[in-house]
Amino acid sequence: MSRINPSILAADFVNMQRDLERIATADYVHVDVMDNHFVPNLTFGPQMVGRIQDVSPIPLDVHLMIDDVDRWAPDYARLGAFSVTFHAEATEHPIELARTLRSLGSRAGIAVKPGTPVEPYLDYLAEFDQFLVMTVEPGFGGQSFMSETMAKVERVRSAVRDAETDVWLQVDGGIDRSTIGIAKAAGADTFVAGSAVFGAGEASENIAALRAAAHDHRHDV
Ligand SMILES: O=C(CO)[C@H](O)[C@H](O)COP(=O)(O)O
Ligand SMILES: [Fe+2]
Repeated sequence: MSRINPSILAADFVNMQRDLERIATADYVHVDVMDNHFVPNLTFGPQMVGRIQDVSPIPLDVHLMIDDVDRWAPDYARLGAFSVTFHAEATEHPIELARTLRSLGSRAGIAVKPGTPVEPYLDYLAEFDQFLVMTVEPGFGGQSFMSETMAKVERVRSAVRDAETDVWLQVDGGIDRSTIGIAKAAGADTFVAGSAVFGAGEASENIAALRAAAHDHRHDV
């Protein structure tokens, strides 16, 4: 099973509804919220994400790259996001926050930057619905895939298998037709792609090509 989640960080922000319709064949729309504090870039907040929720043909996979996540993350669950992922580096209470998000009807995701170890969270996997291993430093689209993060993907995959729990393993950053197979082989099942979907060519064809590249991989299950 491979999920393809286009990142609207690479969409045209003044033609957002049009670009959301262009990715209707994808699984979830990945919505990057940045506050210019947690990362050195700024996108949008709950008002814009609420409108995206209103018009999107597919459910929202919100990726919060913000401080004060205990304060803000519940608002994204309340507006109806399918999934809300916060960074482990942004909270001292990840389990409590995940429980709050679930109680509000959203899936709860935890994300780690490339330099953040995954081990502290592996004993609590059942508290989360998604584990996001960043494959670039968060903040900007169009960066190169960091293959050294694959060791962490393998570690999370193995812990998910041992725990016999159904946690989706997401990768985000530099995913394209060549790197998707590497991430899949390491154990990822949910793939965020911005430039590779909204860059050259038709978005729907790019989504189909990413699906094919993930399934072509010889370690596919
Ligand atoms: O979280 C992100 C950046 O922090 C984006 O989701 C990610 O970078 C997608 O863009 P691309 O596929 O172009 O790398
Ligand atoms: Fe993201």
